[in-house]
Amino acid sequence: MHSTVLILDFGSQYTQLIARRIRATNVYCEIHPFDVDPQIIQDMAPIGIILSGGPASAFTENAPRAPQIVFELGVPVLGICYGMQAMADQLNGKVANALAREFGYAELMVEPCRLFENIQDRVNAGGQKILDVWMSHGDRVDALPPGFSIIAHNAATPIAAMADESRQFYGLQFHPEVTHTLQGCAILDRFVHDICQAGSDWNMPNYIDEAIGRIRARVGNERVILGLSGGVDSSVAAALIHRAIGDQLTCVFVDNGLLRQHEAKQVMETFSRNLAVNVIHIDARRQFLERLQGTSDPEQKRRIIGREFVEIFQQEAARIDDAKWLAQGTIYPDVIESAGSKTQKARTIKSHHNVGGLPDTLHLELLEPLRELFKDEVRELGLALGLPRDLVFRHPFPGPGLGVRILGEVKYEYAELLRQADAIFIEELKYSGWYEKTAQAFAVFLPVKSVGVMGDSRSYEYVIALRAVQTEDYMTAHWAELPYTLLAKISNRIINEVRGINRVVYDISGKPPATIEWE
Ligand SMILES: Nc1ncnc2c1ncn2[C@@H]1O[C@H](COP(=O)(O)OP(=O)(O)OP(=O)(O)O)[C@@H](O)[C@H]1O
Ligand SMILES: O=c1[nH]c(=O)c2[nH+]cn([C@@H]3O[C@H](COP(=O)(O)O)[C@@H](O)[C@H]3O)c2[nH]1
Ligand SMILES: NC(=O)CC[C@H](N)C(=O)O
Ligand SMILES: [Mg+2]
Repeated sequence: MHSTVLILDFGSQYTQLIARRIRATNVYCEIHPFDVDPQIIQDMAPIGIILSGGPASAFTENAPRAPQIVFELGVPVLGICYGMQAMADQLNGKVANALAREFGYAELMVEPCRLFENIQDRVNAGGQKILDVWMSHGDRVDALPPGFSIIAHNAATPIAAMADESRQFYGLQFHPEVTHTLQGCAILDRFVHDICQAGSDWNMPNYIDEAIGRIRARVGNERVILGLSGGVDSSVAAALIHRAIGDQLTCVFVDNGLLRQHEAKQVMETFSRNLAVNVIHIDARRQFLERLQGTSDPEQKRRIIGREFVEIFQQEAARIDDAKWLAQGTIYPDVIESAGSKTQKARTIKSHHNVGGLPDTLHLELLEPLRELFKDEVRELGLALGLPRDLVFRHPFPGPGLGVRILGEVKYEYAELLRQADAIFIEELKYSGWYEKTAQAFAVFLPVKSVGVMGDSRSYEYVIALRAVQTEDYMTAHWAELPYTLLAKISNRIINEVRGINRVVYDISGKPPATIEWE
C-alpha cells in the first residue's frame, strides 16, 4: 500500500534509530534481520534498501552477508558502517582492520555526488566541502569494489564513503542516524526522497483512516475485547479500535493490587466517562496477592502475574457473548525484539510480561493495530485521536506493575508504602518540570530495615530507592541528573509523610549494566 524502504539489521545498536529517522521523513520502512528469506524481500518490492551497522568484521569467515538479491533488484542500496563493509566485501572490494580506529567525532572531506548534493556543514579555506560526522568502527574498506568511487575521506579513513552512481549503491562508514552527525537526517532524507524517489505517504491522518478501514474489514460485526492497562499503548489501541467499531469493543481493566496510587479510579474515569468506551473493571487485588504469597524470585513472580492476567481475560472472554477477538497494544519494537535473527540468539534477561503466550483454549484471534508503530508514533496517534496529553505522555509502566518494584516477596503493606512514596516522587517531578525531562521515573521498595532517629527516638524502618532515567529506546539508559535540591525535597517529604520509611536512596546505575526496573 505504501512504498516501503527495507532495512536489513546486522545487529547495530542503532538500527531502530535508522527506521525512526526514515519514518520521520514520512516514508514507511520495515526492519528485517539480515538473513531474512529472499522471497520476503522480493514480495515486499522495496523502493530502496538500507544495510545497518553491526559488530561483526566483514572479512571473517562466518561474517553475516546481505542476501544476493539486495544487489540484483535494481533499487538503490545504502550501506551504513558494517553495511558498507559488507557491501564492499560482497561486490569484490576489500575490507581490513583499520590502522586507526575511530570512535566519536570525525571531520570528512566530501566529493560532489548525488547523495551529498546540497548537503554540507561548512567549507574549509581551500573551498573543500566538510561534513561533521560520528564514527564507531575498527575496520574499514581498503579497496573499492569495481564501479565505485570515493565520495568522502579523512586521514584515518581514506574511503569514508563510496558510491556507484550508475547502480545507485552508496556506502557510509559514519552513522547518519545519530544526532551527532549534524547532516545525518538530511542525508537519509536525500537517500529516500531523491535517490529512492519515495513519496511522503506515511503520516498520522492517513494512518488513522487506513487503520480504521483495516479494523472494520477484519472484524466485521464481531465483538472484540482488549486488556486495558491505562498505559500509552493499550489506551491508544483502545481509542483507535473504538473509533473503528464503537460498542463492539469492550475493554477489560484489571486491578491486580499492583497499580499506582489512584490509578484504577483515573483509568476508569478517563475511559468510561470522558471517552465513552465500554470498560469492565475487574477487582482482582486479593487474587493476585494470594497467588504471589511466599514467592520472592523475580522470574517466578512475573510468571505468576502473567498467568493470572491470562486467566482473567479468559473468564471475561467467555462472559462477553461471542467475543472472537483479543486486541493488544503490541508496538513495533515488541515485534522486532521478539523476531530477531535466525542466527543470533539473544539471552533472556527478564521475561517481559505481555498477554503473549496465550493458551490455545482461549480461541481468540489477535487484533494488534499498532504493530507497525514506534512509541513516538503511537503518541502522535493518541493525540490525533483526542486522548488527553497527560495520558499520552505518561511514562511507561510495566505489566507486572509494583510486583517488580517491591523486591522479593510482595505484601499488601509494602505495596501501600510504595504507592505513597511513588506518588510523592512523581508529584514533585511534575511540579518541578522534570517529569517531561525523564523517560521513566519511579520508586522501588526495599524490604530491608535501617536505623534512624526521628523526634529523639530510634526508628527501624524500610528503605525507598528512587529511579529516574533518560533514554530514547529503553534498551540503554542514563540515570537522570536530578538537582540535589529536588532530591532533598523528595527525600524529606517521603520520610516525613510515609510512616514506615526512614531512608531514601537514589539509584545512579546506568543500563547496561543495571536494567531500568530492579527486577
Ligand atoms: N492492569 C491491566 N489490566 C488489563 N490489561 C493489562 C494490565 N496491565 C497490562 N495489561 C496488558 O498488557 C499489555 C502490555 O503492557 P505494557 O505495559 O507493555 O503496555 P501499556 O501498558 O499499554 O503501555 P505502556 O508501555 O505505556 O505502559 C497492555 O497493552 C495490556 O493489554
Ligand atoms: O510491559 C512490560 N512488561 C514487563 O514485564 C516489563 N519489564 C520491564 N518493562 C519495561 O521495559 C523497559 C525496559 O526495562 P528493563 O530495563 O527493566 O528491562 C522499562 O520501560 C520497563 O518499565 C516491562 N514492560
Ligand atoms: N558500527 C559498526 O557497524 C562497526 C562495523 C565493524 N564491526 C567495525 O568495527 O568496523
Ligand atoms: Mg504498561
